[in-house]
Amino acid sequence: MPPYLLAAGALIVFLYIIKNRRSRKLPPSPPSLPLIGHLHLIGRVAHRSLLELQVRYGGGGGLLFLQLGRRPTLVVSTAAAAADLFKNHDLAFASRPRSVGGDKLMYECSNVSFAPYGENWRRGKKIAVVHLLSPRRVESFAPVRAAEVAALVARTRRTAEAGEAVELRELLNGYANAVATRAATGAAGATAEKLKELMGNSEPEALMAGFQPEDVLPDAPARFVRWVTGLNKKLEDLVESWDKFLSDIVAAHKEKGGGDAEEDEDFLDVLLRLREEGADGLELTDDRIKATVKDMIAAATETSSQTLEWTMAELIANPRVMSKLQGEIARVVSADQTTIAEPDLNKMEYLRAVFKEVLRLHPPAPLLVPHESTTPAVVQGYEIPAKTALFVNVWAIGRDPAVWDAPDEFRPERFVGGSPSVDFRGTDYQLIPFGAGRRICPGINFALPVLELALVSLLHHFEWELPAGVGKADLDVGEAPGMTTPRRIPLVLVPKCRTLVQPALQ
Ligand code: HEM
Repeated sequence: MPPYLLAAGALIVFLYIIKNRRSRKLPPSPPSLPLIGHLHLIGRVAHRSLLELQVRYGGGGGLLFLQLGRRPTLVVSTAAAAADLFKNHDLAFASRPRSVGGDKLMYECSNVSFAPYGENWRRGKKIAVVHLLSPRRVESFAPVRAAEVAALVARTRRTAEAGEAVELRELLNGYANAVATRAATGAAGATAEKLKELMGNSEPEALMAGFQPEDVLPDAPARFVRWVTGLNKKLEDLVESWDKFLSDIVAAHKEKGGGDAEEDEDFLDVLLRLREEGADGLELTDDRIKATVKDMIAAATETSSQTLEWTMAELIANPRVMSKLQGEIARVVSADQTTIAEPDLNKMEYLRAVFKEVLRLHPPAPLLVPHESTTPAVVQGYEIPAKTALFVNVWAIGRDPAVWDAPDEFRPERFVGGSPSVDFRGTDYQLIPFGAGRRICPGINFALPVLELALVSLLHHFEWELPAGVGKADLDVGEAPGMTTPRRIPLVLVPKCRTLVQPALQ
């Protein structure tokens, strides 16, 4: 084709795109640059940058429209805008943007978290809700939680007796990971250690978080950049190690065969049994089973351990809240009691309020997991095109001054009393650390006893202090960048034994 025809064709396409963009009514947007759009405006901690942009450029409707490289993106930053979105447009935005990392690390996105909206996601999610994370199944893992919390207390006691300080992140991550791993695969000992090593590898975060070559470049040059920078190789290596690990566990489960009583099954047993039974129309291939198991472990570990780390930091920074919570625990658990009975957790109203307040201020997924629209939608009168990514800034929503009194203060009392009190299960849009609507987290019932049992045990058995020379002012450190938001600097505290007895290790 002659070059002048090519040039004319390109010009027509360009003018068409410009015309379409101009004629469409989009939400407010900051000035942008060619090619990268607004990418340069996003700092290392994305949810903070997005709130700053909202304050500076967004209108009163809590919406902002950004062009992040090639990706049109809608950002929702207020409780009112989130309520409108989840009540009226949930279906339109129920998909996920595809990513190279998600495709490779999660077997073509055949896990629940990254699956595009459609029949496979619907059936996979149903399996998660009905078979893996139902209240009855969660209850069946009580012995796993009891054993792992006993190990957590034993580890802490050794540190306390040696008069040493402990890095909470490592301790809590080990605990959360052990519970998730045992529930998902039954693995303990060496297998669990290997899994911890794979999880501890920070590469998946680095390879999937932040902006990727595909965000700016068309597919072919993006692949070239991945190849030249070694990103591809790192990703392939990681995929291979994970796959070998998961394949070995699946093989071991197949060899063992089914036949466990249902209450003794781990997730992998359940998935293999459902395959035998012809589960709900979803073809449970080995890859899908591996993706599901990996999804559950990944979704359960960082979220829970980060929440616990932030909780301990807030309690140390707020001694009034710490002593009130210790008082509540002392009223329910007698001083010589070695283990905490899970039903007793339901008697601790303030405990639940503390976790709500921590998740309001420090949601582990501050922008949820990105959604994507599958159809055009008119939101607050703005015309949002199909294939627009959606970030719901739950970190900003938790601090929205229109709905929260003194939003930056750590005050669990705001959740005590009140009828009905604000909950985090996806219907009170000012508090949605687990998301809302179709994509809401199915793991809330799994997460709560894991969090509550650990915190109550750590406060029942130990007093906690800052190491010598560290002041409360040093606790305010902000978040590290990434898809989840651990503290930028790990929390280090000194435990002192309050009880002499050691809970039985199982
Ligand atoms: C403190 C603990 C947790 C928090 C704060 C949390 C938060 C979230 C959030 C924000 C999402 C995304 C919602 C959205 O995109 O709209 C999500 C999705 C998900 N979570 Fe959790 N989560 C936690 C624990 C767990 C646990 C323990 C499990 C499983 C054992 C789990 C499994 C999942 C799955 C499978 C999804 C994907 C749902 C979908 O795409 O439909 N999560 N979680």
